[in-house]
Amino acid sequence: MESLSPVITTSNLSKTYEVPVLKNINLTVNAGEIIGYIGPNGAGKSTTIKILTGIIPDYDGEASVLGLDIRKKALEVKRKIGYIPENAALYDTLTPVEYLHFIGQLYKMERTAVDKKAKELLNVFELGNYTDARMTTFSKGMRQKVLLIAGMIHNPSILFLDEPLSGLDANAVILVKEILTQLKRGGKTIFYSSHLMDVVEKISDRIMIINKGEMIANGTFEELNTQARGSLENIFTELTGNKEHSTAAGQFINILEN
Ligand SMILES: Nc1ncnc2c1ncn2[C@@H]1O[C@H](COP(=O)(O)OP(=O)(O)OP(=O)(O)O)[C@@H](O)[C@H]1O
Repeated sequence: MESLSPVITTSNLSKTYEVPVLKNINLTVNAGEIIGYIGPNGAGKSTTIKILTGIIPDYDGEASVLGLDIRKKALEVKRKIGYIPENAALYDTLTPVEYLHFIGQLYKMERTAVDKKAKELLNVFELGNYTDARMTTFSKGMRQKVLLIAGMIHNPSILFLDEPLSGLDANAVILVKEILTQLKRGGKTIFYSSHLMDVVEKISDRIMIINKGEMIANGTFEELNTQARGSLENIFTELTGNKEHSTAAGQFINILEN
């Protein structure tokens, strides 16, 4: 049976750069849930994830992960979670195995265990023939696969994924979707931000929509689908106010042609 103990909580979480970019976000994520965290470009998704993973230390309000106040225990939080960013800088003069050794050291993992796991995980992602190649030669998708492995190699109980499917081909997307679903079955908590609505719709237990720094919806797909809008894509465009796509496309082409 799934327990309903909260593992991520925020209370009036806010962040201001020149202007407020997160405004009083109150969220609770229970152990074993997959949360789809979606919103338009610039809505504040990455900022939320960077606060919850201890990367952005200065914020207003409260946030805790696994019962730890992130403001006070960022290092402890970082040790216990996995974070898969979009397009992170890899040390690409290294080979993927060397890079994963470096990550393993940060998590104080045992060297032979990292070596075995790294090679086996690379193999699953069809990078078995590239374990000793420098990553400077890697495509965007190949790099993203290494980042996915790096974020999970220490088998964390909570995973934060920020647009993790960036650059992956259709087979790899299906594989990652399946991995996330099976991780959830094994009791992991997953906080997942993406623009790929079909994947979010399929894998999420609960969907949170954020717009201009504010949480505008929080519920299961069925709960959000109140007016039978049919798909998460329709719900998203309805709630975030970008309904005139064909008009905008027409304007774009007009400008090009005139
Ligand atoms: N370091 C920073 N300095 C100033 N403004 C920032 C900084 N980081 C983010 N912002 C601003 O905060 C807002 C939210 O950015 P954030 O990256 O969280 O959005 P997002 O929802 O992840 O967007 P996207 O879907 O485009 O990745 C944006 O207006 C962005 O310009």
